[in-house]
Amino acid sequence: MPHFKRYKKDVILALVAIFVSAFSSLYQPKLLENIQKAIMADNRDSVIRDGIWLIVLGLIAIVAGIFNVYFAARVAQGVTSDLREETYAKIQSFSFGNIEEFSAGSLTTRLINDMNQIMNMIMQLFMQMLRMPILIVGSFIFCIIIIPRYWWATVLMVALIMGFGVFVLKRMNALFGKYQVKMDEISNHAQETLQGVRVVKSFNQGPQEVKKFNQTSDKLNDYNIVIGYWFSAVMPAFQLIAYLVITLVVFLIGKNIAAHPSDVTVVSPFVNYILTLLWTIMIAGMTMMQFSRANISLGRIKEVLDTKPAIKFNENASTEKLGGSVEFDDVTFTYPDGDAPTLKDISFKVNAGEMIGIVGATGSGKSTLAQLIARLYDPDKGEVKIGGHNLKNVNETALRKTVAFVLQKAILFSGTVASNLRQGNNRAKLHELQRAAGMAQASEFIERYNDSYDHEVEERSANFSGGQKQRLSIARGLVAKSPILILDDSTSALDAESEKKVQKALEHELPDTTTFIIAEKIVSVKNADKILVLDDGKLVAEGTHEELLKTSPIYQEIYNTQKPREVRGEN
Ligand SMILES: Nc1ncnc2c1ncn2[C@@H]1O[C@H](COP(=O)(O)OP(=O)(O)OP(=O)(O)O)[C@@H](O)[C@H]1O
Repeated sequence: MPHFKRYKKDVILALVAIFVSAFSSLYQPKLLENIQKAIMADNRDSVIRDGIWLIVLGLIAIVAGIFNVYFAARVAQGVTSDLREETYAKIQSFSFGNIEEFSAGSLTTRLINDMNQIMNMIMQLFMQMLRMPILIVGSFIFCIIIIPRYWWATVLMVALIMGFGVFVLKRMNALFGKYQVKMDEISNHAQETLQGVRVVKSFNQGPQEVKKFNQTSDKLNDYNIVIGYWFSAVMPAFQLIAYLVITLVVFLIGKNIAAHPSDVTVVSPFVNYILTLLWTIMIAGMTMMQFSRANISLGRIKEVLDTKPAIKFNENASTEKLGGSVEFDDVTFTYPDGDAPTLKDISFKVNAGEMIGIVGATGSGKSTLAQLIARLYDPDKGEVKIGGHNLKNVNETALRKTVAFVLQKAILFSGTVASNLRQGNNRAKLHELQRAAGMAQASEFIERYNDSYDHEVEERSANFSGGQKQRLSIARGLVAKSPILILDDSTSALDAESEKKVQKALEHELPDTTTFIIAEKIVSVKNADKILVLDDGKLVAEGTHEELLKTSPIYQEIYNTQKPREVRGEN
């Protein structure tokens, strides 16, 4: 209801148009009866007068119908567009955990398919649904007024049609629910395999994926066919009931015509009203089916809108940047769908401006720890503090200004190189982009393009290599000029020479930035002020490279498994 408020004027006009068109349609057969009676009574004036009224009413019904569609469409499009935007904004407020729970595919289906269902429902609501009660009740009353003796025939028809209709609707409802779940599955599958099309192709998984897709698609088809069966049965069954009733009434009128000769004038309007009743009930039934389908969609949208973001920021806190120090105080964290904690009792302190390396075996929790600094998740226990503030009490804008996160997987968006770099800071000037790109070793390839920073980034950044994407992604992090910079294995696709240059630039040009470097290779963190060593979610050692070589067996093990020449930075 609140969504309709903005469109109050259109709603009222659509309703007025509905009433006008419904009442004018409804009164036409009654006028026809009057005309027939006037013909039998040889009353020429009445025939002409009612004939003109019949034409006028017909025209009014048409014009009102056109206005009705126009205003109904305005309401339906407007409300759906607002709802879609609200839902998208809500999804943007979700934490990682929230999105993982729904799945990206399901959220996409909700934003597109479910929204379409809702739009159709609103359209039908203002075109059909409100017209139905008027036409059903009106033609029912006229059927009885015209020939009261056979009132039971009308009641019988309505009872049979309604009974059958409810029976079918109940079965369809269950099917629509299952249909929607399969639709989510198909959308998830298509999204995943198309995004990962290179993997699918290189491992020759195409036929396998086609088979999986076909299975889901066939199931969807099965549901559609059953829904189609019901649809195909409903129409003829309803028509059969109506024509049997008409035949019965005409038969009874014919049988008693000698006693009631004027009954001959009611046959045509009676058939008219019965057919209006039949069609209206049928359309109402179909609209109800669409409604029950849309109702499921509405439920799925409501589920998104009612979901509370798992992470809530303090809107009243200052939006100014926080300091650069970072502290973990006895932090334990479990992923929403995880059984055991991924990080266990982690405590450490980092001063502003320090360079921190994080090393550990794969799966030891390095990225998870970094995600907690950016508050992509909240710990189960303990506190994460930045600039002395517990992250649970800070403002989101302040935190985003403070922490720049270069993710392990470099993701760019369609647009230009400049628009991607400016995601770090919307107001960054060209020279700032150039400086960041220089540090990230990205300028050389950007400047080779004729349109340099205006070079287009295609969808899913297909026109950039892995290494180029990583460099752009690092540059985007640097454009933000945040007090804290996290590089999560962000130089893995860079050659040794470029990686060294990036590190030198970070060391010399960002002396006041607290930099976290997560790396597989020890050479990448050798010069850090402090290195944190993770093992199976625990912080097992911390210190400089030299200290750790002396004190930490795990660090020594990692060191020894990597080629000594490479570790020492000799090429
Ligand atoms: N979104 C998630 N949901 C559930 N479990 C997760 C999720 N992300 C990571 N994990 C699990 O948490 C553990 C730590 O993962 P994390 O990515 O932090 O490791 P990592 O040390 O960064 O590894 P790598 O060096 O391979 O990137 C792994 O066992 C992983 O399976």
